[in-house]
Amino acid sequence: MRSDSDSPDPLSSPDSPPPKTPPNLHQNTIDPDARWLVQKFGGTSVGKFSVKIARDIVSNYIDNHKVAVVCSARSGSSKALGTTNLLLKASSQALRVPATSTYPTPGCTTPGTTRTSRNNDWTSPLHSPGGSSGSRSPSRSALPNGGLSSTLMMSSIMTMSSIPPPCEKDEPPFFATVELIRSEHITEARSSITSFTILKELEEEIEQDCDALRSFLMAIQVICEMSPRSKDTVIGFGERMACKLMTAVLRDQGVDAEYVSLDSVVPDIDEDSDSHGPTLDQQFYDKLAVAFAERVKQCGSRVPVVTGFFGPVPGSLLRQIGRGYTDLCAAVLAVGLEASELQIWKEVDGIFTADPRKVLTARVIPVISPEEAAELTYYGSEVVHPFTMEQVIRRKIPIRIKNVENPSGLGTVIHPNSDLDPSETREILLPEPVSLEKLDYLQMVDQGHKKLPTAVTIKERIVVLNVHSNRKSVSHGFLAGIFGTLDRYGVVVDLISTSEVHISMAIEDNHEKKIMDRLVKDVEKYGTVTVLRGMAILSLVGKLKNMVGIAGRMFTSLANGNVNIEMISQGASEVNISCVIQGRDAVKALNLIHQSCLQIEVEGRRGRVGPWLF
Ligand SMILES: Nc1ncnc2c1ncn2[C@@H]1O[C@H](COP(=O)(O)OP(=O)(O)O)[C@@H](O)[C@H]1O
Ligand SMILES: N[C@@H](CC(=O)OP(=O)(O)O)C(=O)O
Repeated sequence: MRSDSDSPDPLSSPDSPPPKTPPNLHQNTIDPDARWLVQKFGGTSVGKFSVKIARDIVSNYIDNHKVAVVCSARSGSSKALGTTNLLLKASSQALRVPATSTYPTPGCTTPGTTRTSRNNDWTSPLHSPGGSSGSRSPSRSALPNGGLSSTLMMSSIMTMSSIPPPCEKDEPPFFATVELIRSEHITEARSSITSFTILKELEEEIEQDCDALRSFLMAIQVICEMSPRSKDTVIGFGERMACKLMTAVLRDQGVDAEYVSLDSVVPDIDEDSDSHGPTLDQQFYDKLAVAFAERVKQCGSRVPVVTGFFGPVPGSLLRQIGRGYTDLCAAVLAVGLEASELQIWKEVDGIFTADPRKVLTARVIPVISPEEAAELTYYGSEVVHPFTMEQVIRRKIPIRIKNVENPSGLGTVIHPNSDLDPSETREILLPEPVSLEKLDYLQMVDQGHKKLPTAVTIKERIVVLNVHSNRKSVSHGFLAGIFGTLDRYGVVVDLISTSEVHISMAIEDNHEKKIMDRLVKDVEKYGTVTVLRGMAILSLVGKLKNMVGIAGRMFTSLANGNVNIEMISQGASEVNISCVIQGRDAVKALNLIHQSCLQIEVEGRRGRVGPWLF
């Protein structure tokens, strides 16, 4: 264990000044045989329950485990209104210069922009205008290492350009967005931290990060261009601030925690890669796991609070991994630490048999296979990022989904061994003492081992492309031509159904209209195309292979509910039967399938029966 005098400041990056550690803080277990436990907390959980996480969750595990905490950027009420979305908004605002603005934008030639050089006394590129901390320049350590080189490059451009500071009426629109992010974090800090010293230190860190963010966005505005890597750097501020907040809350609750930024870890890996640069393959993830673990172990017996943002990965984090990347980060860390378990804490009790917001009778699934969990995440139930499973499961580390609001609940375990018998399942689910309620639950687990599908899910905002061949090429040429075209446009097909002369493809409706129009035009070279918008993919997931009659039951119940089926697909995956229906029928269809294929009828207090499918 390290002494206070040689450990770093818990809220700052490693190159920050020495620590101010309050005495008697509760630390991670010092039992050398104890295994690591990685606990990942989502944005809304960090936003709403930081004190509860520190007091009722992390504190309860550190006596018996070495706990590593991974956090997402905070969201006050919903992910849509959360910090990551605000950061993305600020990025677009920095690129969009209002026509009436008198704010100078060297390099941008937005029509109508008046370039004046008022306030030319302002020269510092990292001057922090408008922030409540005054005109403090952010320190080098306040800038995310992942974006350092581009930040410095842009800073130089700003110096050369002698940009005046934005006065209030003229300030760029992203200032208001950064101010909202700043004030939300400060408000949260003040309402959850009681120690004056911890609060002051945190407030200063938040101010510095917001200063650095403003400077970075200004530089983007100046060069009028944002690479995917710069965009990654901007969103990385969200996890930085959330983790600093969480570290401070943990310390305020008596847990000795240390802030760990992972964005300096990835470039080290960059350096020893080949001349083409690393690709985001398994070898890269394996190196990342080792690097993450090494950094985390430097915290000694302090609880590491790790940024779920992990810096400039090959091809950009947002593009290659997408939103929800902190689940993957936690998984890679769990692999590096050879953790006994990866816990993903959310605001739902686990993975349900259907989205509990849409199906009121949905129930928690006690144990699910990685294949089923992946299938659910790909087809609309985004409880865990789909790439997460592969990383941990190949190292035989189970994932447990738990509810921050119900820490004693058993949650859902995604288990590497998908063919467990009931007694093994009980063992996995019960590391803790058993209450009557849990026994009831386990009774259900035993019954759940009878043949029953696992869950039903819906993916909305789908467009279907039907192509009828013009018979100018043989079948394989027809398919090759269509797929070549889709590949050029970077369009991913979610579901497909084919005959020799006809192909139907369901794709996510997330492409710009003009791109879709061009795609359709190109596909028309191969046949007649019809486009159906506003569709949804309905998927029944489970070990369906030997469940005789399951497809019949699924489609009969849809027919009885007058739900029209546009397209059917089964076979590609042994754990999924999917069909495309009208989006407006989505909730009705979910409930119909849940009722007919997944409902367990209650028979007395303990007994629950079928409909089993043998
Ligand atoms: N099968 C499912 N099981 C559980 N949640 C589901 C399912 N399908 C969709 N969901 C939705 O996924 C969301 C995930 O939970 P939440 O804790 O809000 O996410 P986050 O941790 O990303 O903030 C919930 O709002 C829930 O309604
Ligand atoms: N904050 C990021 C990363 C993330 O993983 O979020 P969450 O864990 O709240 O889904 C996002 O919104 O995409």
